[in-house]
Amino acid sequence: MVSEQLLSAIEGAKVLMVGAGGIGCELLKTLALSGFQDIHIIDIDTIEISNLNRQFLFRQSHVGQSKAKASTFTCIFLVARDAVLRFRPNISITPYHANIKESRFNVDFFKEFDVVLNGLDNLDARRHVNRLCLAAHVPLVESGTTGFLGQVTVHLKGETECYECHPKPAPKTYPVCTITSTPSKFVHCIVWAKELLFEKLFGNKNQENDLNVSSSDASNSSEHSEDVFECRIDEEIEQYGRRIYDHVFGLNIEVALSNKETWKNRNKPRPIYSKDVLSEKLTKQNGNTEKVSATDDVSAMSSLALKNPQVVWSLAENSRVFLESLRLFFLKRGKEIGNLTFDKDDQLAVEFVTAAANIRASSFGIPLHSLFEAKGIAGNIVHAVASTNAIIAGLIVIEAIKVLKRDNNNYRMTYCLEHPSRKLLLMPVEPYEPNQSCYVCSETSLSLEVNTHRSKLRDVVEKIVNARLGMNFPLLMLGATILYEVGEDLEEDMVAVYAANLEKALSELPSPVISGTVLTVEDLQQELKCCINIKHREEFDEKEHDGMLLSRWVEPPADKDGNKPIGNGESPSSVLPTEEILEGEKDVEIQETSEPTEMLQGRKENRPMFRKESVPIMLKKKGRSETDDVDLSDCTLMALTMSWQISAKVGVNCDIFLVGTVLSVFQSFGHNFGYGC
Ligand SMILES: Nc1ncnc2c1ncn2[C@@H]1O[C@H](COP(=O)(O)OP(=O)(O)OP(=O)(O)O)[C@@H](O)[C@H]1O
Ligand SMILES: [Zn+2]
Repeated sequence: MVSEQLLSAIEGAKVLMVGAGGIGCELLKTLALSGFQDIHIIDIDTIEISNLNRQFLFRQSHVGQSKAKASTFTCIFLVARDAVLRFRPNISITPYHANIKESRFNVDFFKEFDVVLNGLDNLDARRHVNRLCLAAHVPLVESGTTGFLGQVTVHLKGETECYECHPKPAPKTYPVCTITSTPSKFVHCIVWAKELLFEKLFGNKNQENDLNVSSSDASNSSEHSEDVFECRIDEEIEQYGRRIYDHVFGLNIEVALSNKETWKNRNKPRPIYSKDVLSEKLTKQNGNTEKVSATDDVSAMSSLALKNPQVVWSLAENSRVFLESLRLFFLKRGKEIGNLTFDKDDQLAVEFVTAAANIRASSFGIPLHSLFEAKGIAGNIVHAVASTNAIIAGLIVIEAIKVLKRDNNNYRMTYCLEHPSRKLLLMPVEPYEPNQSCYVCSETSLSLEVNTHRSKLRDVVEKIVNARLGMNFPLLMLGATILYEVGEDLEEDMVAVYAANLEKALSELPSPVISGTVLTVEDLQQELKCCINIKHREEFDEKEHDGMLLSRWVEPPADKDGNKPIGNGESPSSVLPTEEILEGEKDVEIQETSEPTEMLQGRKENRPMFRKESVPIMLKKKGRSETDDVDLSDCTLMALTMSWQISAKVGVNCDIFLVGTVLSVFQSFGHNFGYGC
């Protein structure tokens, strides 16, 4: 039974939920059912059709509406309906259709809450919330799912590790030559189609692109002086499409074949020309412009009457889709050309990428894939499992309740496994202690190796401060001099000074940033400050380090007189201590992916991924067992979350389902749950 004291803690709690997607919908419902009465929801997005299969608070009529608002209204409606039979609700849900990174959601805003619950899908927003929670001293319950896998972690300043205590491994990448010349897997063809060809045709043509597909035509002198990817004056779009087709699948392959060394131990690819696959006439029959009127649902599949996305198209069908989607982009979406980047929710883009990847795959003897499969790989999609989201939401609420009870001996990071491990499907682990060298929660200094004569302040701001440290409103200082600042109310002359500073080499700044100096970097919104010890380095392996190397700073040992070297600009680089590299650290239990990987990994950019092998590595916080039993009510709560979902969908009273679900959960998992069900 829930004690009066606990009930009043739950009822009196003010909760912030960030993200109203797959986990968020489940979470909102579970919070409402558990008696939480003051819930605030922030979500940046609007509802898409693809959300409806699992984000059960949304209906067809909600497509295009704010997720935060729609989930609020449906939840209140469902709670009210359920309450007629069960209890009188007194729930307040406050939606914000907004980005959590907006300046109004500052530390003071976070301080209003007793606990923050994340249901996000990207690293950037997660890091931001982590910092705000640390600054506001508000507990954070963090979560993520991917297919059958998921995890819930608890973060309390000073007590447990923060979300950033362990850097996430770098996303999986592929060697350039594999993508451009020697693909051996379908994913290589997808990367080529999506990041090279799509970008080249429809994206920003001026951007640096190492993998230049337009210059391999060395053998064809007539094409030397022009950009093959430009549509020629008076060239019909059908002709243009065929020319691109012949260039990338025919000529480029022939050029590649001329390098005999490459193919000594590999299967040679086969050049494919459009005339060999499609008759000249077919291009004319290719698609039907009249059929396509609205730009909203422009689709090569519908214009070619290809209905089933799960069927693998033949080479001829792929070739038609390729030409038709290219034609539709130029004909119907001409205004967007030059600014497009691949988006898995853009049907025409998915069609183009699927077709291009399949034609390339065919050339290299790689099995072809359906649009459905190709979309999964291109969009990094692992198909979401609604029950995983429901279980994770239940676990979030269980941890949130422990946080409210200040039951800090029982906080758990819980991993949802796909297959039983040690007879467990839910693996609870004691939270780690804060990492003493985490620059986010432990005030650790950083070290930056950089060529101070060549690198500009802009490089440091963009590549280090924004990209690596994840700061939004940074302030960079050397001693008492402000070198750069971002803010909404800056004086005009200061903006000009900072703009000029950005273009200066570090050593040429008004206060020179040289070896041995210490740069202070601060984000006023996140209330995060860290010191970066600068070390001049003449040469870099540019590809590897992007001209800069950021590391943890390890305090040098004091000399025998107890003096510690290095103050701001006092000593040369030679005395700088050894460093520990920030990236790619070991024992990271959550993996972030942002690139397509071999399997259908990472359903979303930067989606956290459970890494099973790390589970046994457990740093015990207070020497307790990692599989302590948890109150039976925890299991009931999870079962309740699922049953309510079903009842909400089918429109019957949840109690009937509750009994059934509790029983089925018990029967199907028995003792396999880590919890003592
Ligand atoms: N910076 C942010 N501020 C507010 N909400 C965010 C932010 N970043 C992501 N979100 C929200 O987090 C939610 C994550 O939910 P989920 O992972 O289910 O993604 P989805 O976009 O709904 O689904 P899918 O990616 O599978 O199509 C989304 O609704 C998204 O809008
Ligand atoms: Zn930390």
